[in-house]
Parts: sequence; C-alpha cells; structure tokens
Amino acid sequence: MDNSYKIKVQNVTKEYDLYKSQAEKLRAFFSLRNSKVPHFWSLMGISLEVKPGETLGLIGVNGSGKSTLSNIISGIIPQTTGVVDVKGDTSIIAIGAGLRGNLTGLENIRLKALMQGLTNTEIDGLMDDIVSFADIGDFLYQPVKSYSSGMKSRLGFSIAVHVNPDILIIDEALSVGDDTFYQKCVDKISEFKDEGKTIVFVSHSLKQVEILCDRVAWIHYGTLKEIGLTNDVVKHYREFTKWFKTQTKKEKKHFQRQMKTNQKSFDIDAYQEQVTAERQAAAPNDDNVAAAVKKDFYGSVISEKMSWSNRILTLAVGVVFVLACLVNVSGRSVSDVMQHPSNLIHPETVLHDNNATTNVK
Ligand SMILES: Nc1ncnc2c1ncn2[C@@H]1O[C@H](COP(=O)(O)OP(=O)(O)OP(=O)(O)O)[C@@H](O)[C@H]1O
Repeated sequence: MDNSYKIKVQNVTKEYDLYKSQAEKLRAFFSLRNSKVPHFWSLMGISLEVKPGETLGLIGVNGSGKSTLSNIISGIIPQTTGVVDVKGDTSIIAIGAGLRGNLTGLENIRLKALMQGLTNTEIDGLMDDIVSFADIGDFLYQPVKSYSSGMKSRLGFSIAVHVNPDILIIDEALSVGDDTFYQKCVDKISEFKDEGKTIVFVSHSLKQVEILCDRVAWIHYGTLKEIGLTNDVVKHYREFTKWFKTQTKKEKKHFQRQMKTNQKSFDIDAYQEQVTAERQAAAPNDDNVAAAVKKDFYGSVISEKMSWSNRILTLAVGVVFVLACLVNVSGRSVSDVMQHPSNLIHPETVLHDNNATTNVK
C-alpha cells in the first residue's frame, strides 16, 4: 500500500447543470433529446496529495471551489471525473454539515456518531464531553433548525472532534464562533496535529491558515493555482488580493465574468486529451496511456446522468407500469385487454361474449 499520502485527488473535476427549476431538471433527466442546459465547471482538473499527519489549508476567493473540493474529499458529493483516494475515516466540520434540522442537538449527536461507526455504548461514554465542548445549554433539546450559525458550528465541531476520525476536514467552521470558542477549537485542532492526524482546513482567514497549516493549496476559479509551503502560497495570494483591490469596480466585474466564462466553456474532452498527451510524453513507449487516463477519469465515478439505454428502459418500465394500473382499474383480464385494447379507454363498458357492449351503472 502506498503510504506516502492520506488523501490523493487526481484530475478531479465537478460539473453542475444550471437548471432553472426542479421541473426542468426532471424533464431533462427523462428527455431523449440533448437539452441545452448551461453547464458550470466548479472544478476544472485538480490534482493534489495530503500527506499523513499534515494540515493542508485551502484558500481562494469566494466561489473558487474550496467547499466543492472538501465535500468531494469527504464523500458528501461525487466528482464528475478523476480519482479521489482517502485512506481512513473522515469527519467534516462545516457550518451545520450533516446536521438534520428537524432533530434536536442530542439526537443529531447520536445520529452523526452512529453514522461514523460508533456503538450506542461508545456514544453514551462520549456524550458528556461532546455536550460540554459544544456548550449550547438548553438548545441541545431544541431542533437544530432553530440554531444560529454559531451554535450549529459549535455542535458540529464538538461532534466531529470527539468521534475520533483519522482525517478532519474543517470548512469555515471557525469563522462564526466567538473568541473563547475559537480558542477552544484551535487548541483542539493543535491536539489533533500533535496526535499526527491529517487535517484539511478551509478558511478565508489567512491568519488562521498561517497558524495551523503546514502547506496550502490556492484554489482559483476551479483550478489549482499553487500548492506549497504556507508562507509562500499565502504571500502570493495576498499579492493577488492586493492587486485585485487596486482594480476599478468595472475591471473587477470584467475579471470575474471572464473567470466564470472560462468555467462555463471548459471542455472535459480537451482536458482528457491534454492529460493523455502529458502522460504519453512522460512514457513514450507505453501503449496503454489513453486507456489508463480514461480509467482514471471515469473508472471510479458514478454517472449522474442517465445513459440512452437506461432512459429507454426507464421509459418502457414506466409505460408497462401505467398499462398495468389501467388494466387493474378496468377490472378486466390482461388477455381481454390485449384482445380489445379500446376497453381500457372505455372502462365503463363491459364486453359480453357475443361482443355486444352495455353500460355499467
Ligand atoms: N449545487 C450547485 N449548483 C450549481 N453551482 C454550484 C453548486 N454548488 C456550488 N456551485 C458553484 O460552484 C462554485 C464553487 O463553489 P464553492 O462553494 O465550492 O466555492 P468556495 O470557494 O467554497 O466559496 P466560498 O469561499 O464563498 O465558500 C461557485 O461558483 C458556486 O456557485
């Protein structure tokens, strides 16, 4: 087993279809025509590794893809292409991540801990520590939907650090708490670091990143702009934000629009060809490069789109189901309906042996 990394992300992309409504999404799902829904590539080919015991920071402007990447690593959402190899149990702390709004704080603690593989006895043993770290008082007995973002973060953080995961993914969870809670969290994260656990830390606070992270990945509008030692990457990112601030309002808008246009027009096939060409150049005598790249891109992903054969099959099953319901409602036998299909449309009439029909009252 390759122990050089704890998390490996290779050629990862994430595509979103920008449907205007759920109805439009459902129509497109069953449509036999290629629908003209605009696409948006939240990630356009990210490759990176997180070493065992390392704390990797993810930084970048709003909407650059940090949460998308951390959610893919946590297994909350699937990637569109690429390999994601995570060695160990992950626990994600984002504001309210995985908390069920209709359940109380206490119920959420039990649910999340059970989902993490703990037994009820283990949870009972941890309950006091989780409750005391979260420190949200009687709100524990209230549904989580009534919590402030700070309270959700407290509860989420407390559960995540107490279920003892191998890998901790912290997404902006420290930005909403007060100073005392913030310090408690930083101490807990430092404890985790000392225990040699692996951490992915998503934050807009460069100060927090500088305190906690060994290395940093700068995600820039869906691409990995830079990865390296914290001081170097943070310095370059600060230079970028400083430059951005010197731009006029119009120039800023133009820059952002340009970046978003790139993300809408990203060509996944061209990217696959580019990766194939790069790997072929590195291994000119290898005849299997194209097949290996195809496997890396699509081998471990579940398509979110229905193939043509599946669409036709689903449609056929749907038609058979509707027919079966009609036959049932008509009160006739299948063979009767097959001989006289029009009986399905006129269920109020009953067929006699001599083929004469009468109305049923
Ligand atoms: N479900 C979705 N459907 C369509 N677009 C989405 C969806 N989720 C995220 N996006 C888009 O993907 C891009 C990346 O979003 P993401 O939340 O990962 O960015 P981020 O870097 O975490 O931003 P922030 O710092 O503001 O939290 C954004 O442009 C966002 O609008």
